Amino acid sequence: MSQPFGNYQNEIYFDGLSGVLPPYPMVFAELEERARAALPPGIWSYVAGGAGDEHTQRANVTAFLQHGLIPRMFVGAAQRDLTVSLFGHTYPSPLFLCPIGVIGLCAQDGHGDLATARAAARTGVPMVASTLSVDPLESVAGEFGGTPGFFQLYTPTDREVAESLVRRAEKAGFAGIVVTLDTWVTGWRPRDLRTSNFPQLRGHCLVNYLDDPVFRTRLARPPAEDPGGAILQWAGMFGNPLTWADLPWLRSLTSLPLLVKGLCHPDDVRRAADGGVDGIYCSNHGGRQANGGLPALDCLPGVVEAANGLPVLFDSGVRSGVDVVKALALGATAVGVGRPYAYGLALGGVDGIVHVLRSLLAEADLTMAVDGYPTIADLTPEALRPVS
Ligand SMILES: Cc1cc2nc3c(=O)[nH]c(=O)nc-3n(C[C@H](O)[C@H](O)[C@H](O)COP(=O)(O)O)c2cc1C
Ligand SMILES: CCCCCCC(=O)C(=O)O
Repeated sequence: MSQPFGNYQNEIYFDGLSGVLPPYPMVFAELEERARAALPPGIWSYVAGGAGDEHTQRANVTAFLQHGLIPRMFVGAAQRDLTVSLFGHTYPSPLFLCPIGVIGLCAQDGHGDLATARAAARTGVPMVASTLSVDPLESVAGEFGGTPGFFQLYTPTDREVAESLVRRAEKAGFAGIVVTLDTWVTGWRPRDLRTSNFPQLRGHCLVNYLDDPVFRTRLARPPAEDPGGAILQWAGMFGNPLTWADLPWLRSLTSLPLLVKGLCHPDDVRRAADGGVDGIYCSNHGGRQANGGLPALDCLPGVVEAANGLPVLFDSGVRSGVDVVKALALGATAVGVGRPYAYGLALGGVDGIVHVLRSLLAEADLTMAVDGYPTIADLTPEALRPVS
């Protein structure tokens, strides 16, 4: 049995919470509003924003409202089990922390990557660490404790640099490699064009390249002497429009579990599975890359069916514990939290992330208790009906 996550409500009632502002669970709108006040405007708008007029981003959230859970009685769901096994490791819950490229900058001390890894260690919720971090991947992995995380690869066009990043992630102890496929070029993001601070934000998150021994051989002068030249070199190799012809090479890069992020079409899932990936990550990047698409949740059942038993990670639009339960019922193996934890970090550092995660888990656990679905295996599509 997993930890009784629902007990978080007793801690809040009877012991109170210290170090977290405000010390009660927030619905997403309040969390976002408070983070807006806490973060520098350019960072807030970068995190909060998405592609085009952001209707896909909003639809990711409202898609969850189209499904209603049906409560079941006489189940006796006094004990719940939310544990999940992923690639040989048992995690206490089905949550994970999505890769967020500028998470470092959301912390008041500028070390949000380390803070996220520490929150992962405290909660048992694994972190998928972005290539685009402020803190080096080795330091991030050094904070995982007993909660092994995953390394998210933005694949540079220079294959030797890509290989070097993967080798370093293996050596650092990451549990798997997540290759993001939907962001080799930035989508049309009007908020970022308006603030025009995206290149500058990104420039703070290049440590994994600038420190990389192979990347450094590509530079005429070290980054400390010629930072502009190093960034230009990085920009020249960042966006790799991978094709199916690259999948065998990606697969050959590592014997760690390999996952591909951004898959929404069942045909792509089947082809990736045939190409030897170990897991599918269904996501539309939180609506940040292409506007006008289906909500990611609507793609999930088709992806799960096509994955044919491979683990399916899901993100995009998860804002509550109830959303977590619904994504599990639609077949997700694990459910990713994106913007909510960035806001928790902005408000309360490690404690803020822990508070957001524990609130989501308490709500998920208590929903499963009240509605009579004591285990994740009990959560099937039959637990849901369309809301009319
Ligand atoms: C500020 C920000 C930066 C992100 N950076 C990355 C990244 O570096 N790599 C990646 O694969 N996804 C990145 N994502 C996408 C997330 O991993 C995830 O797919 C998305 O946030 C889920 O949607 P949600 O935030 O609406 O829950 C980023 C998302 C945000 C909000
Ligand atoms: C050129 C693309 C950089 C993307 C940086 C991080 C990210 O994924 C995001 O959504 O923002």
